[in-house]
Amino acid sequence: MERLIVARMADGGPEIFASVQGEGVSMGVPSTFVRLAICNLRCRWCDTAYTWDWQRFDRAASTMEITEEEAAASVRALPPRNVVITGGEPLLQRRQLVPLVEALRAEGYRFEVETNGTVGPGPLAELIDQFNVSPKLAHSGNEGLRRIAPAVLREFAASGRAWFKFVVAEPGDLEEVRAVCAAGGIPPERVVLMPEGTSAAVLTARGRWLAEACAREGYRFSTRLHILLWGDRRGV
Ligand SMILES: Nc1nc2[nH]cc(C(=O)O)c2c(=O)[nH]1
Ligand code: SF4
Ligand SMILES: [Mg+2]
Repeated sequence: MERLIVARMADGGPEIFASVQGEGVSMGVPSTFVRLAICNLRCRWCDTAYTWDWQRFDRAASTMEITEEEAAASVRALPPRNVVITGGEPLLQRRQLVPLVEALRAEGYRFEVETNGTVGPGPLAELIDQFNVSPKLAHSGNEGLRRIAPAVLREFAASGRAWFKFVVAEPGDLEEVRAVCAAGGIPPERVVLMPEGTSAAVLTARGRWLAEACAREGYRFSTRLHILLWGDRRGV
């Protein structure tokens, strides 16, 4: 029986919740989110640092281990049939995720994975319908860490199952987006640009010039719908 390290909610239960997909090409799709713990990067604006930052958060209070059966039961208890596995960096637990994904796929569930693009899909390559790959730009911090892995990006790009979602903070970031796309073999029609921000005011201000840049350059635009609707809260 595989065990998964997941984020823990204030009520003591795992962070598995129903909402609508708030980011990327399936924005608005009713989805059940499964938030795994642990990340290999350290983005300075990370909005889920409680899944990995044990300087700032108590590990025992912020995370928990559950079995694949417990995770499956939590997903089945909620209405959506689209499941978004996120984190942290969920592909650090790609091997442990296989039985959960296989069991639910056999029951008709569809799967998306949110990933930072530094870890390949491995045994999940054919089991996940959609990878939302979000390579991290220089403004994420991550000094000394490998935030861009060109071979991994190329593997995702070649899979035909990946979309590439860049978090953009200022107009100058677009130059870097182009460079990462060139390194990873990513075509513009698979790129989604999303403003960085955890408030409606920041998302609106940055979204305005970013959407105009998308219209010019042939990228898709995404806002962060769950932040606009509910603010920077957990479990939404
Ligand atoms: N509604 C909603 N949509 C999301 N899309 C990606 C999320 C994430 O945290 O990875 C997320 C999230 O936390 N909530
Ligand atoms: S890759 Fe994602 S989870 Fe990891 S630190 Fe960056 S924003 Fe946070
Ligand atoms: Mg989030």
